[in-house]
Amino acid sequence: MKIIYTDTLVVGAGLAGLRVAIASKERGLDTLVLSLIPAKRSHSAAAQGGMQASLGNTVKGMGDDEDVHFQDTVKGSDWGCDQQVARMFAHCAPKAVRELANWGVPWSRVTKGDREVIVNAEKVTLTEAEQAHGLINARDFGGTKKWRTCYTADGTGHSLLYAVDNKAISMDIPVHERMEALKIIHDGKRCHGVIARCLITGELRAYIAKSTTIATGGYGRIYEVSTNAIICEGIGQALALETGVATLGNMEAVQFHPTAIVPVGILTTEGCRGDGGILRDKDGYRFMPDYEPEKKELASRDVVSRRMTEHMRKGKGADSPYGPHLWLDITLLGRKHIETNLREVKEICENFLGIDPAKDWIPVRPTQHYSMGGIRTKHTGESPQLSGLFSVGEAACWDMHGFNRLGGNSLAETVVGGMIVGKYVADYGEQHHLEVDTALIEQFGTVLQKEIDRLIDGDGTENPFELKLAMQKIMMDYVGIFRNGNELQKAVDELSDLLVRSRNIGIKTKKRHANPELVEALRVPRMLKVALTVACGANARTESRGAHSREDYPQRNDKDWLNRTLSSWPDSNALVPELTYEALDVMKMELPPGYRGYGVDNAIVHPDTQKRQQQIDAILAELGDVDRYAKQAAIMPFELPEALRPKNERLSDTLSAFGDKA
Ligand SMILES: Cc1cc2nc3c(=O)[nH]c(=O)nc-3n(C[C@H](O)[C@H](O)[C@H](O)COP(=O)(O)OP(=O)(O)OC[C@H]3O[C@@H](n4cnc5c(N)ncnc54)[C@H](O)[C@@H]3O)c2cc1C
Repeated sequence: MKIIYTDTLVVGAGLAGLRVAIASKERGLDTLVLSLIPAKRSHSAAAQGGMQASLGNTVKGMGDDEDVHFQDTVKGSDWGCDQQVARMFAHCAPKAVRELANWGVPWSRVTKGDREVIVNAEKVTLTEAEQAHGLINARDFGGTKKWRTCYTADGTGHSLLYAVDNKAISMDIPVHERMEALKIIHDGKRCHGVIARCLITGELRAYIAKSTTIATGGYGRIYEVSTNAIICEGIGQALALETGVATLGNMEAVQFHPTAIVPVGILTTEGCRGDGGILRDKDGYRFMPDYEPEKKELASRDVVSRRMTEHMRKGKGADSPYGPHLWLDITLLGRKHIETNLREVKEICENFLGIDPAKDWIPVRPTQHYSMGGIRTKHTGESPQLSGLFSVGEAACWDMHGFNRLGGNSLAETVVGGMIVGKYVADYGEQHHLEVDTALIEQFGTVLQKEIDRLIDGDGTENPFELKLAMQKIMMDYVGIFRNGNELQKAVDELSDLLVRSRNIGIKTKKRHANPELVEALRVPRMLKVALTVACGANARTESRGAHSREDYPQRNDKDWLNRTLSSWPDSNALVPELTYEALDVMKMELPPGYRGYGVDNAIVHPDTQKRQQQIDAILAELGDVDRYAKQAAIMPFELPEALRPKNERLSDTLSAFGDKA
């Protein structure tokens, strides 16, 4: 087996992985990236609506800053996130947007003067300030106080990925494409790299590195219908799980996006509603204001998805051969706006539905969309259990999203997280040496080789494609938007049965090189383990928080469940993961748990909440008249690499004319 040595290995060439690679290479470290596909085809390219950063350039963004972004993110997470990480993130997001502009992202810009927009289904005229002319624009998104989502029409992921990949190319960072990582090499304490299989030749290769960053994206495709690309199968999470040492965090936290088209599940961006689109039922009635009078269609995603499902359960869905759905109406935005700012949505409607969204309503239904859970890391992005193993982006549970991520906070996480974690990865590379026993490398290579031999030469009878479909259906039927104990237990039992069956997979195509059946046979047992972490985590969590909504436990229970689920798989023969919990410490929170602003306020209160609030009030009273940075630092200090600490500048901080318009 060929062995390739490098300082920094990054598995995944989406936005998060590439941004880490750039940070490492900037420090002079030898850096190498692996990817299933060419970097520019990574799933990040599919992101449409934009990324959040509190620039505060537009009239509707006036008064925005890191504090507001932080509070929106914590409330969005239903208090499930790591608040220090949310702070690191909110502080660096404006820096990342500006850096991307510097790397060539053609952000939509503010034009001074009047412009007509749709707010709450009515035409409104906004007047942009002279001083804002030419600065980066932002649109409205769900669950946010300010218009904060920076965008390039509805192709934001595409332009970001092209700019970041071009930057990586300009720095001579090699991407080994069509290489699938299938084992993490480790000695129980330290990670040494991966064994990967070439999808073209079938060759196994060992990549040995001082640090290894898993940036393989989400696990949406364990569900039957998902907005995710078909390569988002959770293999990165499975590799970490199979170490038996590293943990996954909050795997049950799975987001369903309100507006994917029916039946195929392709996304229409939240930007449609952010720009003024509304939801209608089978009678053409706009129902969201009845459920959420304040935020209406722009409530948090988990809330809108639940309200839509509730409304369809009342028989208000439009009938279709593919089951009931609701309508997304963007006709009120006008053709010019759609053809300028929602071009991808228009093409998706034309190509996949045969309709013109400037004239016709779009059939939509909530659909699996985002993985809040992932490889558990510290704030540095490193696994708490395996030194040298890092994770970033959707693959990770860095934990700025908790139990629900806000729209626009994920693209932002890839580039902001990549920027921050990349610096810690580079530190690690500078401070450590390669220390690996080649016998250990061979040992991991042999295990994988035997697995492949057994699939090709063995007499297994199970069909991997059938097992995968069965898994996806179980996840859709029993681990969806609304969950309950009976169905979750059924999911766990049935998934465990499938896991047993997956040990007897046999394949008909015996080729060792390019062979999709072999690829599937290697992935399906791993995907089943990931699916089991989701189902078991959801079954055990007897409360409702963010996207995890239990019909049998409808209250958020801070008293018993203000914690993070950790899943590991120490016994490779086990049929379920081991679950443990990591408490979130209320006494260290900047924003103690409170009312999120949706529905009835019925959370079961944590015993420390009041105490912490009193402590914060006392700190603030003692500080007296100091600026917001000093207040924040006194309540909850957070760490950041030196270069990222400087304050962000905003027009609204300096121009009183802007202040007047806030
Ligand atoms: C349709 C859609 C629209 C979205 N729109 C927005 C939006 O407007 N705003 C927003 O904030 N978020 C949005 N998101 C979410 C956001 O796009 C993703 O969360 C983000 O891009 C994930 O980036 P990533 O770098 O973590 O992973 P990805 O971009 O998924 O990259 C994963 C990489 O890992 C590689 N890989 C995977 N497995 C392996 C393996 N075993 N070995 C080697 N390589 C591997 C792949 O080849 C790929 O290069 C959207 C998501 C979808 C589905």
